[in-house]
Amino acid sequence: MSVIYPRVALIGLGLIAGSMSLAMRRRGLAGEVTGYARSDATRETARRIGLVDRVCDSAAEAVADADLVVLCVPVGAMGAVAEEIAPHLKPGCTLSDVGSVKRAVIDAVGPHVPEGVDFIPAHPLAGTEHSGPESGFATLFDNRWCLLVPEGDVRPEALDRLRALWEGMGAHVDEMEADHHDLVLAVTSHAPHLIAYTMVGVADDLRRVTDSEVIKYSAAGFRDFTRIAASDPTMWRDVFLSNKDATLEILGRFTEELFALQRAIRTGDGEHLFDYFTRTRAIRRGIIEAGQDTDAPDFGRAAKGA
Ligand SMILES: NC(=O)c1ccc[n+]([C@@H]2O[C@H](COP(=O)([O-])OP(=O)(O)OC[C@H]3O[C@@H](n4cnc5c(N)ncnc54)[C@H](O)[C@@H]3O)[C@@H](O)[C@H]2O)c1
Ligand SMILES: O=C(O)C(=O)C[C@]1(C(=O)O)C=C[C@@H](O)C=C1
Repeated sequence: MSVIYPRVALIGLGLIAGSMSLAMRRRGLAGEVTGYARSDATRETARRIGLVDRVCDSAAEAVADADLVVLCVPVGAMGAVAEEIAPHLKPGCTLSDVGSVKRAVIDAVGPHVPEGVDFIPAHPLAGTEHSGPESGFATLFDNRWCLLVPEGDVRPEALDRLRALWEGMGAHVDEMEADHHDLVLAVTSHAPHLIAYTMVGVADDLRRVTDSEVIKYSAAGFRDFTRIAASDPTMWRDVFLSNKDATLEILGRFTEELFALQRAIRTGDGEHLFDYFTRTRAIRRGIIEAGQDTDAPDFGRAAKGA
C-alpha cells in the first residue's frame, strides 16, 4: 500500500496509539510517525521498543508539520491536550482522536480547533484489557469497526483520507452522529463494562466469606468478567463521567429487567425465565447469521456486503 499521510503524530502512547503505529508500519501507510506521552517513563519505553519512528519530548514538537494528529489519551484529558497543541498544528492538517465517548470529546476539543484544520473524531471498536506502550499490536484493528463522527465543516477529501487510513489499518469504517454513537456504545460497551466491574467486585466481597473458592472454581463466564474488569481504571473512570446520561439511561433499563428476573426466580416463574433466555439466545444467533460476529473469519466479506 502507498503512503496516505507523510507525517502522523500520536499523542498518548498506549494500547491504541501503539497499535496504530504498528498497523501503519505493517502497510507503509505513513512516511514518519512521531509520538508524545506525558510521562518520562512511557516515552522512554516507547523509545526502547521503537514504538514510533520518533518519540518527542513535547506535544508541540510531535505535532509540528504533521499532516494527521491523533489524540490517543484518556477521554478526560482530550480538551487540555487539544488546547496545548492547537497553536502548533500545521494549517490544512487533520486532527482526530480515538476516544470511547464522542460528544464530550467534541465539546472539549472543538473550541480549540484552529481555522483551516479538519477535526474528525473517530472511535475504533477494538481493544483489550491491557494498557500502556507495550500493549499495542499490529492486528488489533483487523476486521473491527472504526466509527468516524465528523461534525460541521469538514472537507470531503480529509474524510476520505482518514477513512483510507483506517481501512489500511484493517478496519471497516462507518460514519455515525455523536449522540447516537454514545447511546449505542453505552449499550454495547460502557454498561457491560460496569456490570463486569460490579460482578467481580461482588465476587471479591464474597471471597472473604468463601475463602478463595470464587477464584479457584471460577467458570468461563466469570473469567470473561474478570478480563473485562481488569481494564484500565483511568480510561473507564473517564468514559463513565463523560457518557453519564446514556450510561445512566441504559443502567436504569438494566436494573428494571434485573428486578423482573429476580422476581421470576423468587416466584418460581420458569416461563418468564425461559422466554427471556430464548429471546437473548436469538439475538446472539442473529448476530452470527448476519455476519456481524467480528471474531468470525468471514466478517470482512460480510461487512463489505460480499
Ligand atoms: N483500551 C481500549 O479498549 C480502547 C478501545 C478504543 C478506544 N479507546 C480510547 O483510546 C484512548 C486511549 O486508550 P488506551 O487504551 O490506548 O490507553 P492507554 O492507557 O494504554 O494509553 C494512554 C496514554 O495516554 C498517555 N496520557 C495520559 N494523559 C495524558 C496527557 N494529559 N498528555 C499526554 N499523554 C497522556 C498515557 O501516559 C498513555 O501513554 C482513550 O480515550 C480510550 O477511551 C480505548
Ligand atoms: O475487548 C475489550 O477488551 C474491550 O473492552 C474493547 C472495547 C469494547 O467494549 O468492545 C472497549 C472500549 C472501546 O472504546 C472499544 C472497544
